[in-house]
Amino acid sequence: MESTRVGRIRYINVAPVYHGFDSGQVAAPFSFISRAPATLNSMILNSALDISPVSSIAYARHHNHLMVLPDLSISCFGDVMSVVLASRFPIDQLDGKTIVFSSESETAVGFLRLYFAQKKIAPVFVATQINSPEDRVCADAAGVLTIGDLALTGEWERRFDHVWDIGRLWQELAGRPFVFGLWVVRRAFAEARPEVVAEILKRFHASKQKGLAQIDQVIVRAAGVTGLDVETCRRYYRLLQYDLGPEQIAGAETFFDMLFAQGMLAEAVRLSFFNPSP
Ligand SMILES: C=C(O[C@@H]1C=C(C(=O)O)C=C[C@H]1O)C(=O)O
Repeated sequence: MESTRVGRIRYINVAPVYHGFDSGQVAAPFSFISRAPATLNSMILNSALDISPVSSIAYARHHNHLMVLPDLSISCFGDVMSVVLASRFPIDQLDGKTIVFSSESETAVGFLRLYFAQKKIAPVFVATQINSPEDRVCADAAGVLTIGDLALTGEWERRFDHVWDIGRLWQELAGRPFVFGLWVVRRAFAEARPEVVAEILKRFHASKQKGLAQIDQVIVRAAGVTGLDVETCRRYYRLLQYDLGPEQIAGAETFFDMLFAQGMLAEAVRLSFFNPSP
């Protein structure tokens, strides 16, 4: 277990899931590697990680190499706050205009491409490293898609006439939860070391349980890290869901089906789970 390389998204969105580990209540005798989602996606596909949260769309694209860990996800049903499209124009006037998107994201930008394709609107999408809402790239763009802490702290409403919450756009489209992230294990690692994966999964569930039970501690810590006020953080964690029950599974598979129907995914994908007690 000690040599297992475990990923972590470097945003406060996952803090409840890691709270048991962070607070020392659940032992973590393995190393955490904390990165943006898109980096974790490529690291696990390059075998630089064994277990990690990834963008749900990255799982869909590479499901042959990955297995989903049960009862863990980054989901919402309606607003999520930390995935936003800020725009200088109404949605139906973005045809031919430039939307810059954070190169840290894969799911949110995949959703946005799908959303505009369904509406037969064709913005020009450009991937960029966005460090601050004051970046030149943001000033020059018609629209900006950001995720994570920067989406939460950027005060996009002050800078743009229109701000849409991607969780809400999805809910209006599909009427289901949106699954932004999934925890996965490399299939080859799961086949070679199933007992290690089962043990680490058990600890993740215990760590998440501590986080949800002690959410006030998570909130205070997240406020300290981001500079957001405690009430905003409280509201944020009420919106996020970390379970992967029938509703989230249906939400993820509906998203994959829509991507497939739009020619944005090579095949129809179902979630294939690691079974901790075969
Ligand atoms: C809710 C969020 O969802 C995220 C968005 C992701 C993506 O767009 O690829 C991946 C994982 C999550 O970090 C967030 O970033 O806060």
